[in-house]
Amino acid sequence: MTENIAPYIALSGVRRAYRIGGEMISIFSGLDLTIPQGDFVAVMGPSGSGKSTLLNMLAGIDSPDSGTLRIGTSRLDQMGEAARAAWRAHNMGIVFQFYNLLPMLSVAENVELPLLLKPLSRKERRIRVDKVLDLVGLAGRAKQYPALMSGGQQQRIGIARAIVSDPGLLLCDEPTGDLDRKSADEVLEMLRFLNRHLQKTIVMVTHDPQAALYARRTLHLDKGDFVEEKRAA
Ligand SMILES: Nc1ncnc2c1ncn2[C@@H]1O[C@H](COP(=O)(O)OP(=O)(O)OP(=O)(O)O)[C@@H](O)[C@H]1O
Repeated sequence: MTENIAPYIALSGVRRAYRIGGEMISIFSGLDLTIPQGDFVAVMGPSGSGKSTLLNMLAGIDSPDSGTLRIGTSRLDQMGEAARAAWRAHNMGIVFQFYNLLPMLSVAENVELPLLLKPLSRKERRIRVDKVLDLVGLAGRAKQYPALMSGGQQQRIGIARAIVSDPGLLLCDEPTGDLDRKSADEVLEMLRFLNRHLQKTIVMVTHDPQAALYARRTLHLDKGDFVEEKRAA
């Protein structure tokens, strides 16, 4: 149960508009949303409904025009770009649809990247990388190169990189959009494990209703608001 836990993410009256072809198009005109710590939320909705915009605001890549956006004790809407980047590096991991791995780096080097921003010794970094590779079932693959691995394995490298700094929040942008059903289910099982056993709060944008079933609840975004909310059994 997560309902009784204080909200970890809170958006209130969030407005965001983009200038498209000389015209301001409103994506959100007063969006309210709360997500408790430890929740696993799937965000669905038609193309153009604002799913990526929402995820980018949560990631501190984009910023609301007005309204409040709080994650933990931090007011992201009041931070400048540099502060948001620093906040992001310490508090969240991002899993991308197309993995965003660097092909010239080994599996271990890809996973290690976020740790290079931290005051850790080589040995400490190595211990953390080995631990997360073990967690995602890729122990023994550390020295290989991602391009030679399957999509499912590459996404598990992406997940290992997202959690290597031990962030409380994971943002996943279509994490199974490029995978076959079996690999997708393995990746989703892993996200469920991270949520249930390592208490990661997860927000996952997906077009796949099967993927959404792994979440604790599904939010349907349409015309700038959440039109339906379902709790998984
Ligand atoms: N940086 C930007 N500049 C201008 N318009 C933008 C920008 N980002 C998004 N938009 C517009 O905002 C609307 C919402 O886009 P968004 O990418 O958030 O939708 P989405 O629900 O994620 O769509 P999809 O499922 O196709 O990825 C779209 O009309 C898009 O063209």
